[in-house]
Amino acid sequence: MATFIASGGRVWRKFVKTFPLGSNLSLKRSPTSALANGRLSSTSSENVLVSKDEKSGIATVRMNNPPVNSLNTALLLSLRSCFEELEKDKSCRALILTSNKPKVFCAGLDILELYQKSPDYVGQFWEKVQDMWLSLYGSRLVTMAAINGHSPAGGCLLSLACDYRIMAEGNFVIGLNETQLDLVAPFWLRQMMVDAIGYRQAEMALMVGALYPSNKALQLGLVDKLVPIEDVQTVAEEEVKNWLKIPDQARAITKMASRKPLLDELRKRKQEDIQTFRDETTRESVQLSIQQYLDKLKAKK
Ligand SMILES: CCCCC/C=C\CCCC/C=C/C(=O)SCCNC(=O)CCNC(=O)[C@H](O)C(C)(C)COP(=O)(O)OP(=O)(O)OC[C@H]1O[C@@H](n2cnc3c(N)ncnc32)[C@H](O)[C@@H]1OP(=O)(O)O
Repeated sequence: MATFIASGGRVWRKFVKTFPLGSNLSLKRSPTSALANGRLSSTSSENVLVSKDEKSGIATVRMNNPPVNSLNTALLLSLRSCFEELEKDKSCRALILTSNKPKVFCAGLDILELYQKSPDYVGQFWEKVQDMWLSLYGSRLVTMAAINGHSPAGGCLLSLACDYRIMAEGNFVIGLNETQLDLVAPFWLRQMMVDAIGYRQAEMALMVGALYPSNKALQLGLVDKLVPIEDVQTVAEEEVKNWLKIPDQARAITKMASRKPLLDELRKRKQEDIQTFRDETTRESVQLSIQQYLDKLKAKK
């Protein structure tokens, strides 16, 4: 269903569309955004909320998968569908990725998707991670991560796939802590880390599974800007507008020129990467580590 809503001088396109596994993509107003002046509607089952300002062509994509936006199958499918829809939309020029629940941007992969599942299940799950990443990292749009909270592991993966990262100041962490769960970040994720912070720092960070507080992440270049949490969205919108002063075509071609080798490498090695993930995550010792990690998370309370 697609309707157009005119409000406050801006035209809002609103549609609710059902994606596989019952996840929804809807274009709607964000409550805190300066771009937001459309009508708000919401249902609790929607795991991705999207608002798009037709005039500027800036879309805000809010992950809405309580309690911590962990990347389960449904959220991965919704994110991919959403990125692909926006990619096809000729009037869309930029995408801001953020969390609908401040304080946690994304807790990474849903660990339960990796625990006590069959090799086929985890293989299919991993392919969804790969496909979501291919659509975000390979996007022609300006992509901005508005990291309004913790961003470990898969949250860091999402952030790294964007063109620019703005993070909330304060006691929030970001990084690739895979080794702490006895997991090994795949080559394309490791490469993004190297590209962001350089070989030596990435090598150390990956080996010890480091999670950095936001000020250290800024120092390392893992994020590009720190702002108070309440300003993350507004600053992201301002930053996007600066980026949009550059002609889209030249910017997008330049981006593709630098990202194509890694995109092509994963496309070429997709099945091998899936096989490795299947073998690694279903290994008994890894399952035990995941179980212990889950227990640790629960015991935190
Ligand atoms: C070449 C070899 C290739 C092999 C490939 C192998 C692996 C590839 C790795 C791929 C890359 C990505 C990996 C991942 O993303 S693994 C996930 C890692 N994530 C984390 O370590 C984060 C864990 N969570 C936290 O640290 C915290 O929850 C927080 C995000 C800091 C938020 O803290 P807080 O607001 O205090 O919330 P709670 O801790 O109380 O959590 C609320 C409930 O949510 C559950 N939870 C949290 N995170 C996850 C998760 N990632 N998956 C599933 N569930 C999660 C938590 O247990 C609480 O549940 P409860 O209410 O039922 O107790």
